[in-house]
Amino acid sequence: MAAKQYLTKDPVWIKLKSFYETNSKTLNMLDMFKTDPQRFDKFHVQLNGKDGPLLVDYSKNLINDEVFRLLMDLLKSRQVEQMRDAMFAGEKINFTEDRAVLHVALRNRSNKPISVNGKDVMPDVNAVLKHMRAFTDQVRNGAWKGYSGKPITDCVNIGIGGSDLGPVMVTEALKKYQCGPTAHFVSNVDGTHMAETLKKLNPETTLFIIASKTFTTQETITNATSAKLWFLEQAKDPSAVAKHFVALSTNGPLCKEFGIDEANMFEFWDWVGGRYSLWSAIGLSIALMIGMDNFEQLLEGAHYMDNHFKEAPIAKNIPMILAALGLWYSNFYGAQSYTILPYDQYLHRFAAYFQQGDMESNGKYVTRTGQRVDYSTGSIAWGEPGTNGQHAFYQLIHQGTHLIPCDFLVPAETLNPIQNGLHHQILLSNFLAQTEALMRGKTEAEVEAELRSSGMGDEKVSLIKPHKVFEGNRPSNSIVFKKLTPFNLGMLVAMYEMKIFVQGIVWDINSFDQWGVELGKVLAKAILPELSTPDKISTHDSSTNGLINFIKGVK
Ligand SMILES: O=P(O)(O)OC[C@H]1O[C@@](O)(CO)[C@@H](O)[C@@H]1O
Repeated sequence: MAAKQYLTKDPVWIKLKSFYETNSKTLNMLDMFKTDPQRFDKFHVQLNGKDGPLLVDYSKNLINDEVFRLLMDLLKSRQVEQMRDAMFAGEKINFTEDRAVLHVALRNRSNKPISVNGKDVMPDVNAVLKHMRAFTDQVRNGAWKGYSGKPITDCVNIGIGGSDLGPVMVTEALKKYQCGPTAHFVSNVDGTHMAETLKKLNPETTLFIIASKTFTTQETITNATSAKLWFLEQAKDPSAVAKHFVALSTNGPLCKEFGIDEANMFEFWDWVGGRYSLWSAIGLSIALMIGMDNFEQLLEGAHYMDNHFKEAPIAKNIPMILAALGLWYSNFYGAQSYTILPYDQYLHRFAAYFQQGDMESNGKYVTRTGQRVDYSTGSIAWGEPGTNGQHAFYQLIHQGTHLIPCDFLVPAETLNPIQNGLHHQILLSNFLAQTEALMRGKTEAEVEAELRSSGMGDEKVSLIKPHKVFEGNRPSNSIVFKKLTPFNLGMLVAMYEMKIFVQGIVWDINSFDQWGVELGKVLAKAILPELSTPDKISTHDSSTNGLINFIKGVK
């Protein structure tokens, strides 16, 4: 691959910047819809997956044909296709850790060979899936018994970050498909998290899953140790641990050192990034709760999206289009965040999942060649399910001073058609109305007419009117899928993973390491012993010293 120019020196970037400076103030979506009735037809992509169609409508964006063409040209110019192919081929694109980035291999349902260091990884991937199936089947059908001979009713995943967020999001999203033990999650080292969870559990029927890629994460090892102490207080016999503790990790020796039976280890590999690991053994709690068949449907859906991402031309490629639109707002309009607004209560942890997925991937300020960037990278991802967000932060999105591009997602069909589907009709109407409102707004004339028709006098009208105008012209994507199934969830998660990948390539950063999380850990390890000594601490700056001494009650 030819060396890329520095991003802001890229001729296409320069053309986009010039277009923005000349035209951004005049781009108006409502006008563009009026002048081009086919706008929706032009600016949407539909896929037809195993569990129904996926529609991505990106017509309510601040784009016209020229912007869209330039954005697609930018992706080409930044060699996103070549880097995509390098990732799928197992090249070590995570160069600071000298690792491949191959979470796509975990869901490579075609089983076509994918090699790392000249070795096809698929036999190992399939061996772990086979082990996961055998184990979860045994637990779910009651063949796996606890130390007192009872079947397992609950599992507790002990992990944090990528060893927690994915399983939490997926088990919440696919709760309707539960056919195994109830999954609980302990991630925070705050003792409350473990204490409040253990209160609900019976050690005789609880399985603990220690999920940690490195098996060195302080929170996870602390929590795992506490869980083991709690368990042994009741079970007494150390041999009972083998029936109630399993480990998910790349680090077999440390799992063994902790006391996990080798037969109860589920491995994954260093080419699986933590924030991309739910497809690996880290997904064991998912497979326990919804069964291996449904877990493999999740993999199938992600694989379907991977194939779309690999094969679709850029201008019809959903992750590429979403990535390009995000760049248009972050790097030209100056938007610092975007929202993910799933109109589905089962997806209440979906946005949170992508906080790590996006911000730990692209929150970097050094390019692959070591230069400090002079452009924005990494958008702030946030959001809550609809309709709740409408009663929390939509005021700012509609009438605030920040541009916040919104991704709205909704299943066309609900899994819970209560009141004969009335709830879902109301949910859908709100989903549709919000994107229309953000785009079209409400003019001064419309507001004035409304106020006058209510009988309001001139003075009050001029007082109230400015507060009720909606400028509109605020962008959103509408993502509609048939219904929430494991396959469709897998498709949606992979869609965002690849969008994030594309943005990292355009920004020319390494989206796959996370050195930024290390300094805090090191400093915390230095402070920890200082909290237990009787003396006044003076080893830090006066703020940190002051805080430590206040907490210790030392005058
Ligand atoms: O799975 P593990 O090794 O315990 O890491 C947990 C999490 O900690 C990190 O912050 C890295 O230290 C995330 O990247 C990772 O998902």
